[in-house]
Amino acid sequence: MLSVRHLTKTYPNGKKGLQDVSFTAAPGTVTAVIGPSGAGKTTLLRSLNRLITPEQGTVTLGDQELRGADAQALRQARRQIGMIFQDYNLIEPLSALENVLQGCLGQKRLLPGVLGLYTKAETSHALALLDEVGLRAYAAQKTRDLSGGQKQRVGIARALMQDPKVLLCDEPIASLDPQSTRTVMTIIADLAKARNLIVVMNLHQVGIAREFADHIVGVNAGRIVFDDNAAALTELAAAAIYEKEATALA
Ligand SMILES: Nc1ncnc2c1ncn2[C@@H]1O[C@H](COP(=O)(O)OP(=O)(O)OP(=O)(O)O)[C@@H](O)[C@H]1O
Repeated sequence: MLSVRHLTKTYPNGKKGLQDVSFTAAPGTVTAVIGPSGAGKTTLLRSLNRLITPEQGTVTLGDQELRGADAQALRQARRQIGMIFQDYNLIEPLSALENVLQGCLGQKRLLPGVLGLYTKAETSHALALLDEVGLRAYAAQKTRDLSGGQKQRVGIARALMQDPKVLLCDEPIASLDPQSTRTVMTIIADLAKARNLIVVMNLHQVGIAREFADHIVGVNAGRIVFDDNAAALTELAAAAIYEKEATALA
């Protein structure tokens, strides 16, 4: 279980990114974080692997608390947390396979990692992951020549290379067309179930969140304003999450 309790983040300029945010995300489920622009979705996601350090609260994965963890404990915890990004963060001149192999760099000794020397076991693991996301035939292709949806699938395979317990997805479909969006969301939702992964993703599309997520957290002005099963997100409830933006801006 990933458990977030009373997280509060204030930026140096005094802006409140998060205010007393609490929720839990369970293994085998997809939690979508939705809310208007500036609501705090990115701040929340980045607080989960401490790319951002909130000044108060706890983030607990299993029996490890991350917000106050020392450097070594944080390094160990981060090995269990994979991440995928809106703009994929791939190394474009490298092949799909080489990009996926990058996912095990955190576990390798420095020299073989720097030299790009991978074991047979690592290479076959990476190929199996490309197969899992439907890209086995593209293993040797440079990622710059892949479509957006294919790039994101390489990003997913790279994240899985570290055998994570948690997959954090920062706007994973924001750059994709509708068809690739459905492919990528189906892969992520299926992986969550098949691998018992805790998936937390920021999304802008409410319809996609309702269709593919199990659990929805609505954020507005740094606070949780909705926390329930996806089926409970009626149009009225969704409008309320976003409506506050209009009120706040008025
Ligand atoms: N580095 C920063 N310094 C100061 N304020 C920040 C910083 N990053 C974010 N903020 C502020 O914190 C609040 C939450 O921002 P955040 O980026 O988490 O929102 P978001 O929901 O991800 O928005 P979007 O959907 O537009 O990406 C906003 O008011 C934003 O202006």
